[in-house]
Formats: sequence, structure tokens, C-alpha cells
Amino acid sequence: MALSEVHKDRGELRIHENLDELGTDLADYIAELSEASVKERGVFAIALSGGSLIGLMGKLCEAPYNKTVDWAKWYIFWADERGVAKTHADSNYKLAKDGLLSKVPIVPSHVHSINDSLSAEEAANDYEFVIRQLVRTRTISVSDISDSPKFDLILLGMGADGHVASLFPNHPVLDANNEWVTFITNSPKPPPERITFTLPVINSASNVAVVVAGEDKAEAVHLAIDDVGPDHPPLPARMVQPTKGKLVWFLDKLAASKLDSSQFSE
Ligand SMILES: O=C(O)[C@H](O)[C@@H](O)[C@H](O)[C@H](O)COP(=O)(O)O
Repeated sequence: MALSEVHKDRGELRIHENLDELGTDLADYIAELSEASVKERGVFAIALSGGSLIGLMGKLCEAPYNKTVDWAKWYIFWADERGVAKTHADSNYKLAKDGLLSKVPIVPSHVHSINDSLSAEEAANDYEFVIRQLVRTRTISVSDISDSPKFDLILLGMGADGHVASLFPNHPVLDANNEWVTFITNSPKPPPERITFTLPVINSASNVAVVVAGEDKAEAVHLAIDDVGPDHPPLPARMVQPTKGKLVWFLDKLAASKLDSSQFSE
């Protein structure tokens, strides 16, 4: 049985007994947001990350979701990508293609992957340009308080160091405020070159979900969610604070094991 709680300023926490339960809840959540967005806007603009997230989304390829989700209305983006060819084992595009996109009827022209034939800097500029065109036509909605794109859903994983997308702790990329998409060439997690959404774009989304499993992430989950005071410089995951959108954490009980448990009720 999942524990669910709305933390006073860190969004909704959904804590699951095991990965199977987490995967079912995540698939339900994505399917519901897709339905609501298609009803409201006629499309669903979703941004993916890499890592274990894609495997945890696996139930979307199975019944009932493979038949009930309106896949033709999905537009796919990446919150971050690694500086490798799309055929490389490290590519976030390849991970999503093999694990999800090739298994459901997504329209190929709706898949907006990051150009792998450019330098990291050029690819970031090119991706921002692509997103600008799609904001103009409202395939991607626009924030009503800035000119930022407003994705219907941005899905993030989190590293044991508290990074999300390719926004790493103490890295100047955390201060990138003028761009929608930027790049780094010195990622502490290989490969070194990466393209990433900036925090303003993540925080302008209608919905942001952070999906985290495993005991090695428990300390970072605690630092990202609990009131830990000013002695701890905020982790990138703590800087995920949608201005008007909704934040949901999908955790397994191991990742949640260091949270101040007093805040939960069944
Ligand atoms: O390309 C990447 O590396 C990711 O987008 C990154 O932000 C990932 O989501 C986290 O590192 C968590 O990855 P794991 O879930 O595999 O630990």
C-alpha cells in the first residue's frame, strides 16, 4: 500500500513498497495527465530524462495503457541528453526509443530528439530553436508569467548526488537563467558533454515528477525534501520548485528511508 502525503512546500510524496507498485502508479499518473492535457489542449508535450526512469515507465507499453493512451497526441522531448551518437549505449534517446517509444504508436515526427551531429553548444542552441517554434504554434504551451515553455509533464530521475537532468551540484549550469536549453562539457557523471533544460524551464512546467528508487539515493532524497536548514547548500533536486505547476515525487521505500517519517500518513 502506497503512502501519499503532500509536503508543505516540496510537493506530493508517493512512497511505494516496491518497484512494481511504483511502476503501476507512475503509468497511471502519466496516462491521467496525458488524458487531461489532450482534452484541454489537443496534445501532450512530455519531456523525458535518462537513467532508470525509462525502465520504471515500462508498464505504459502494456495493457491497458498501450491501448487506452492517445499516443498520436504525444510530443516527446528530452530534459537532458548525453553528448554521444543516438546509436550509442549512453544515449538517452536510444534508451527511450528501445524501452518505450518503439513499443507504442508514437508518431515519428512528434519525437523531438537532440541533434547528435552538432557540438554540445550548437545542439543546445538548435534544441532551443526547435522548442521556440513549437511554443509559437502552441504544441508546447507557454508560461503565463514568463516567456518560458510550459511542458505538460517533465519527468526527472535523480542521482545519488542530488542531480536532476544534467544539472549537477555546485555547477555554474544551475545559474543558467537566460537560456531554455544549455550545455556542459565537464559532467561529473560520464559522458562529460551534456545538453540540458535549465531550471527556469523545469520550474515552468505544468507538472514535474521526480522518480527515485534505491537506498543509495536516500540521503539525497532527505536533503532534497526535508527541512534540513541552511547548513546544507540546496541540491539541484531541491531547486525543482515549479512556480505554478505541480511537483510529485515517486519513491520506493528504500529511497524514502531517510525522510523525516513524521510527515506521513497512510
Ligand atoms: O542522462 C542522465 O544521466 C539523466 O537524465 C540523469 O539526470 C538521470 O536521470 C539521473 O542520473 C538518475 O539516473 P539513475 O536513475 O539511473 O540513477
